[in-house]
Amino acid sequence: MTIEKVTVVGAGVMGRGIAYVSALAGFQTTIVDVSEEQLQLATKQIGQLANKAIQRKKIDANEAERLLHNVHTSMNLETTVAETDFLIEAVPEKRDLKRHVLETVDGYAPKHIILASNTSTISPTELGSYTKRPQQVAAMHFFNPVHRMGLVEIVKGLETSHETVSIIRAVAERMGKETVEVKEFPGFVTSRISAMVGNEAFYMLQEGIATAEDIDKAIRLGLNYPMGPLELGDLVGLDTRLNNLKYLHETLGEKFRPAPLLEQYVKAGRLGRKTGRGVYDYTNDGELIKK
Ligand SMILES: NC(=O)c1ccc[n+]([C@@H]2O[C@H](COP(=O)([O-])OP(=O)(O)OC[C@H]3O[C@@H](n4cnc5c(N)ncnc54)[C@H](O)[C@@H]3O)[C@@H](O)[C@H]2O)c1
Repeated sequence: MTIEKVTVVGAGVMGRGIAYVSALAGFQTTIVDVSEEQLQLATKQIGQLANKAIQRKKIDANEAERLLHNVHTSMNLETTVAETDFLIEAVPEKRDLKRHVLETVDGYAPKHIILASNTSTISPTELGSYTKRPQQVAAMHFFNPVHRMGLVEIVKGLETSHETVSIIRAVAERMGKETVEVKEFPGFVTSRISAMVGNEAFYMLQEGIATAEDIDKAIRLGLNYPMGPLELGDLVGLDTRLNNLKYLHETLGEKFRPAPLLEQYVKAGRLGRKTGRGVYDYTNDGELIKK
């Protein structure tokens, strides 16, 4: 099957990164969101990523122009999906919301469409059950920031066909990503580990064991992680991190109970880089300044 038209549903942290790598790979890429503002921000950020890629000599001006030409936006999921070969769902990690999106897509999409979800934790079998074509549904889990991270985790649901997995692998490879295939289990491989480490760091912060800076420094330099767990949480989005933990707590038990301090930050609207403040403050031109 030839994939030409890709739709990314959700223009947030992940959706815009996925749309960037998709357009760069030469797919006609439409981003759909319910918020006009998010679509505008996504278009702006994709332009900035393209400019940075030119400066770093990763692409030339012609490639950047082609890339930007391949990006489209829409607020109408029904009409967009009717013309789509491959859909990547990247709306917030809430079951009801994903269900609503997948049911809508199922009602309007052509027969051959592949439905990939960027879910970090939710069962692709369950996501497939929201449609009448579960054999064409799987998780396609990208990492943040999408343009820099080299992996896509592919998770098959009970009914997902081999053909669907091969198509997802081929699309991921065309986007320049390596893939791993993971058995369905809450949190797959990466989200389970990342949520556990991030949550533990929040408990440490809450217990006053060290400052946020020192927790991050210890993990970076002592354990050789490229980023500390608290700065990573701010990059991922603390609301996203909390949603993942709530799901893992529900499915895998007590060891994933979200740290109360994390819940408090989310209640306060301190969601990380995307709101200008999380564990750290980014309001000063994106620079990391003290908590
Ligand atoms: N943030 C990360 O680091 C990360 C990493 C891997 C996977 N994920 C997963 O990716 C998904 C998206 O996460 P995110 O961090 O990009 O979220 P986000 O909150 O940054 O963005 C979500 C976007 O979806 C839009 N949206 C909400 N309802 C919608 C609807 N009905 N139709 C269309 N758009 C809608 C919102 O307006 C928003 O722009 C989640 O499932 C998350 O678990 C996130």
